Amino acid sequence: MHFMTALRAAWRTRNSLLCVGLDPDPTRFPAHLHGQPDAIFRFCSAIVDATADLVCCFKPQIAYFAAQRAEDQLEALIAHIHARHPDTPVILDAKRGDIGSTAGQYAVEAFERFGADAITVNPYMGRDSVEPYLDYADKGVILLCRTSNPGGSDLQFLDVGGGERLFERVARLVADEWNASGNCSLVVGATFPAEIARVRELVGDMPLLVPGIGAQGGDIAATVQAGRSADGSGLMINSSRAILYAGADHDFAAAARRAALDTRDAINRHR
Ligand SMILES: O=C(O)c1cc(=O)[nH]c(=O)n1[C@@H]1O[C@H](COP(=O)(O)O)[C@@H](O)[C@H]1O
Repeated sequence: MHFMTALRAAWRTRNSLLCVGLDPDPTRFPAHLHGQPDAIFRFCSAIVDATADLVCCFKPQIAYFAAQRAEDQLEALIAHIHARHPDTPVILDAKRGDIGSTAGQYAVEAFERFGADAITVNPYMGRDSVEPYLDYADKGVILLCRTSNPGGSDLQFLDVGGGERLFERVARLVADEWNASGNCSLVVGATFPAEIARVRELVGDMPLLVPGIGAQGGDIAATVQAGRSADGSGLMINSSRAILYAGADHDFAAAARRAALDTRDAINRHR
């Protein structure tokens, strides 16, 4: 199924704009998982099973798996989500960006090896570096636009002519030229609601991936009010650490569920 079709269905049937980010840090796992060879899979799959009915998508971050030599557990985790929660799309957060021939390999890795439904991509090497992902017309291509980190302003705020800032150019380029298959989305940080509103103005109802609530302190009300589309959806609002590490004991998955429920409801109050 097309990523956007699955996402829209999940927004509707789950009544949720929440994306749970899977950023597994073994030093923060509950004690009973320490030293277990498949601890990352066990931790993440427990969170997934406890929260799947509350989310519109999951977003595993590849660095947390690669750093622990655990790509096999990432493969198993995405296969687990597809098998147990087939209506929940998976975004592989990899923020790739390279020349076309290498990007082609990254696209195969994300979509064919890992079976992701969408990938985050850095657009700053230009169209030919993004095309190999766009060629998978039913997969989501989620391009960095206005990132949540403070240093995002260093480059993304540069005036590229006539008062237009670089992140605005990215938004316009993606909406007007790169989105021919309707499979593009943009990353805009929850820490910058004014820019979320600006991007929404530029891209119509294109879905936005919005990280930065929870651990990074972004304001949920301001994020939703700035970013919702005309029908009150249009957002994948990511929270990782605040949900994953809500509990630190045997009941960590139940604690994550409570945190996810609270976050989903807080988002829905402002739609
Ligand atoms: O592409 C992303 O997901 C992303 C973009 C961005 O601008 N800021 C950002 O925090 N992220 C990711 O979103 C997640 C945020 O995690 P928490 O701060 O723990 O909720 C991490 O996996 C980041 O890599």
